[in-house]
Amino acid sequence: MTHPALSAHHLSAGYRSEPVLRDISLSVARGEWLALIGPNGSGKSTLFAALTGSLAATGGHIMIDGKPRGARTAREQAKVLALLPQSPPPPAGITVSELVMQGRHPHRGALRFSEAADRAPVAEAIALVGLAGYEDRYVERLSGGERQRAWMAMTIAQAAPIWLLDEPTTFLDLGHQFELLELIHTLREQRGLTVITVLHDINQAARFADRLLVLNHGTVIADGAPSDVITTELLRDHFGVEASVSIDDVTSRPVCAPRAAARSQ
Ligand SMILES: Nc1ncnc2c1ncn2[C@@H]1O[C@H](COP(=O)(O)OP(=O)(O)OP(=O)(O)O)[C@@H](O)[C@H]1O
Repeated sequence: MTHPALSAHHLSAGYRSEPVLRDISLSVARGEWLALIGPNGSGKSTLFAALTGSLAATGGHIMIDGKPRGARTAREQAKVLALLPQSPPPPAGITVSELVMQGRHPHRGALRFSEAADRAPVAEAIALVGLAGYEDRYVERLSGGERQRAWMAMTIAQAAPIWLLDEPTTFLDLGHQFELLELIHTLREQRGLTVITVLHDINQAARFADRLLVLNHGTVIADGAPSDVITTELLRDHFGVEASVSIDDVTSRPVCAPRAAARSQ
């Protein structure tokens, strides 16, 4: 039996004495795309922090590619799991190719001979996100959307089989949002990646992910196929909007059309 790419069992975590995640269990199969959705402050980024180990869990346990989280060194973990955080601070004084090269660190030996071997995956990642020609531009001088694509190229260059992407479409215009989501979809198929994304746009989450996991107040509200999860009740009760939900003729995925903020009782 193959083990899941990533799972969490009765996970709890928080900040100092403030509990945020309560008894979260989830399992993500290899090759699956899971989208985490939930209102602001529901615990999505905190869950990513607990899954990657940047925040210590206060209870439960996490398995990453068949091993308990923490059983690998940071470098070994980075070969298996890549995290694109939400709006990372722009690094000063480095170029796009230097930033993307940082994605190759887990694969480097102690000697720097391997840098030549890293040039091809770096160039490929830059081209995939549409930044060919920007290699020598300073990251801090890029537009928000260009910079976000540079971070995405760094994640691609890391060549890990499991991706955690926290709002990867931030700063992108609508066309670039879809280009990026389609790129993730294609790379997942070509490379057998497991993808977990935080997405605020519920329609994009429902369009691209195999499964949606809804968080609110640090607990799992729903976990299932987009057509089972996205309902007018869920949108009213947990996202605070009155919306209609229909099935798109072309994609056969649910689409919601929000009309107004839901009035609280
Ligand atoms: N470093 C921190 N210290 C203390 N509390 C924090 C910290 N980071 C987040 N929190 C709190 O934890 C809760 C969950 O935050 P988190 O960032 O995980 O939510 P989120 O679902 O990712 O939200 P958003 O959609 O707004 O990005 C919030 O109440 C937030 O204020």
